Amino acid sequence: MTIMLTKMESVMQINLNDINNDFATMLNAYDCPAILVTPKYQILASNQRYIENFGAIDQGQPAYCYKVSHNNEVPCDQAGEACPLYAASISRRKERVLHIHHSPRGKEHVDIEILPILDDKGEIKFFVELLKSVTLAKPKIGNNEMVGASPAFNQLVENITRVAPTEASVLLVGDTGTGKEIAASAIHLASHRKTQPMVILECSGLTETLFESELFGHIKGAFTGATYNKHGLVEVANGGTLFLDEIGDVPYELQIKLLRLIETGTYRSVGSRETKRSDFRLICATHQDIFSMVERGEFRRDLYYRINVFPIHIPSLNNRKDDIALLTTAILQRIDDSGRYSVTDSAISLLKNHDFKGNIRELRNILSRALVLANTQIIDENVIKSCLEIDRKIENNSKYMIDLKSNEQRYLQRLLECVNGDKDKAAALAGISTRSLYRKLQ
Ligand SMILES: Nc1ncnc2c1ncn2[C@@H]1O[C@H](COP(=O)(O)OP(=O)(O)OP(=O)(O)O)[C@@H](O)[C@H]1O
Repeated sequence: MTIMLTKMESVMQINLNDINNDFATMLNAYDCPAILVTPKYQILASNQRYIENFGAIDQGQPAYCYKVSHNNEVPCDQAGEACPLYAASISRRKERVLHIHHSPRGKEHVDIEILPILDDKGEIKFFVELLKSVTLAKPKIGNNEMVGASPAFNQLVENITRVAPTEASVLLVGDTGTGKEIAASAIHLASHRKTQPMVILECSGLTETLFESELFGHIKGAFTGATYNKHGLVEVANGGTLFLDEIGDVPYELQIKLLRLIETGTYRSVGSRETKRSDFRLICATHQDIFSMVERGEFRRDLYYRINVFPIHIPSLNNRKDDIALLTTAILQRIDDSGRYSVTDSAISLLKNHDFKGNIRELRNILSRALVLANTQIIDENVIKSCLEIDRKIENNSKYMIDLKSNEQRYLQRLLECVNGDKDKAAALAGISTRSLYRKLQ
């Protein structure tokens, strides 16, 4: 085979087609698009799946992977991008990377695996490149997928693509509004559990009873108000995915119950003695630094290691500002699918200079507001300025409110000190009822 392959390179222009047919047959053994590439980036053959997905490669002249897939004039590594072929030629092992490719469907994320083929002297003769289209994200406007094309977003998609088909528990860490829930859905939809439900439990603000009855269900009569048997979310998630949002907000004393569930896959409905079993894949999300919470004794270490099998950081919008134009168009289309509205370049520049504390959700709110404030179908710099101005006013007001509240607390504490803690007296002096004083002190 070695001789033939070496010979093929030198005689490629003469009888390329015949030899390529042999390789194409070999590549057809792969159940995904596959091509054979030389160390000089030339594509020698492609399989039927490749032709169906990306179109036939013109055999009339040499075709290079960087030109065919990226429309680049130079190899990716020379264009400042990660090149799996280059990486595999250095490591001499299988390499995997996520790339954005041109395809008949437009730009799309492609999960690329490249395997070097060595000759009997150990030199790399060829690479087999496997190309799997990633459907969970889009580098162009899509309907409900995650949208983005920035390096930080591509890294996120790569992590999701890797972990989704496994059973590993995932911990999504990111600030509010960065897209943790949409990432959890993407993992679920790219997993083999996608035909089963993904069940979401928002863990913030749940009391012990509510947390248990939501998660494990309850039987009739288990507590006051339990007038019927209720299935818990864990039961509904059987076969699918359980997504626990804001896991850092689960009170310490409840964490042990969660740990038991994760460790054994078993639980009991509130008020029931029957032990039930559920097979679910766990995804958790948080905006908090859970490791620091463990160090401070606020989060159980054993639970932390159970949920943190594969952590994924969700980048903030400020760290993926290159995506703002794409996200703006995609979100506008999702808010108003008539396609009437367009955004000017200067409006996009203004958005790019904004400090997005609320991330993509904040961008969405700004755009919803823009549709209300725009007098025409063009969203320009002035409309965006007015939208941002509303936020600034609210922010200033809320700062004032926070000051007022803490001033009130300070005033009431001083008053209580003056009357030696007598709440009735303090309330009378403040001109409020004793009940109101208690409420304000909570
Ligand atoms: N990559 C993305 N492409 C398009 N829309 C996105 C993307 N990421 C997030 N969004 C949109 O931004 C909004 C916030 O996303 P999501 O609710 O997933 O964030 P979150 O991190 O879970 O927020 P929170 O921490 O407040 O629960 C949603 O409307 C979501 O559809």
